[in-house]
Amino acid sequence: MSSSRVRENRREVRIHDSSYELSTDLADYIAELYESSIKERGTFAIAISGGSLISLMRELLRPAYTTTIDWSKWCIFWTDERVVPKNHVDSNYKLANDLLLSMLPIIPSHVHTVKGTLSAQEAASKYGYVIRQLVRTRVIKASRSNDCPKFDLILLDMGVDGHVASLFPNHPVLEVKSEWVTFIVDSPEHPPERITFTLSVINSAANVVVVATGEEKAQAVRMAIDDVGPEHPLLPARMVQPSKGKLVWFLDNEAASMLKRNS
Ligand SMILES: O=C(O)[C@H](O)[C@@H](O)[C@H](O)[C@H](O)COP(=O)(O)O
Repeated sequence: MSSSRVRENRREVRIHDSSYELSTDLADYIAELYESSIKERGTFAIAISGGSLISLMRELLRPAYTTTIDWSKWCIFWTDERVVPKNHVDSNYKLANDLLLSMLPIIPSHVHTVKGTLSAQEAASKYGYVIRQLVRTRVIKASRSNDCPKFDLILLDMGVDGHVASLFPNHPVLEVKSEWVTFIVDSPEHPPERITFTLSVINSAANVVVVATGEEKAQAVRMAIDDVGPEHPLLPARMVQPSKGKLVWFLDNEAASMLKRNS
């Protein structure tokens, strides 16, 4: 197995030779963060996204994890969701449930789904309310520096255009600071109506992971990590900068191919 790691302050970039290596390292890292959260406060509040991240997380289905992790301690959230019913082919919940969650003994009431049968605005407001209640009851930690939730781990899957969650480049949604969860009705990617965590919530997390694989993402990875490309000042992946937490990028060689340290 070969991989390289570069650490700077609270940011780390892990580059792997294959998606298999990436997914095993990702599963180990998630398990490590789970253990430290359990030790610290007895619960693990994790927010996941859609995309190929879910397939990469399937390494967690190996007995090394299924038998050692206490899944009843996991509380699952979505960083973003398409405004569709839970059984719809576009649902991020359905993707995660079909490929991962349904195979793990997670307590159903700990799986906090978005109400995709409401309007986008109502679904965002309702999800924000659910999160607010869980911060109050300490299922999710509260940030000390602002009143935001402090998720133990937020997992993001970066798109080719550099979007994360449903925060798209140069979209006004990037400016929303007053809400924890907001909505859009004009997503450049199908489907148009989505709810999403705001950057305030993402950047308040204790740990954030961004996953990107494939050559087609190399340019956005370069802009986000090497901080180049003034033509895209509002690149969401570059705006992921946890204020107190730790950020780890999980890349394969192809996605990392344009990084300065690789050239
Ligand atoms: O809500 C969405 O439209 C998707 O979930 C999307 O955000 C996805 O995560 C990225 O586009 C990366 O997708 P891939 O990992 O499949 O490239």
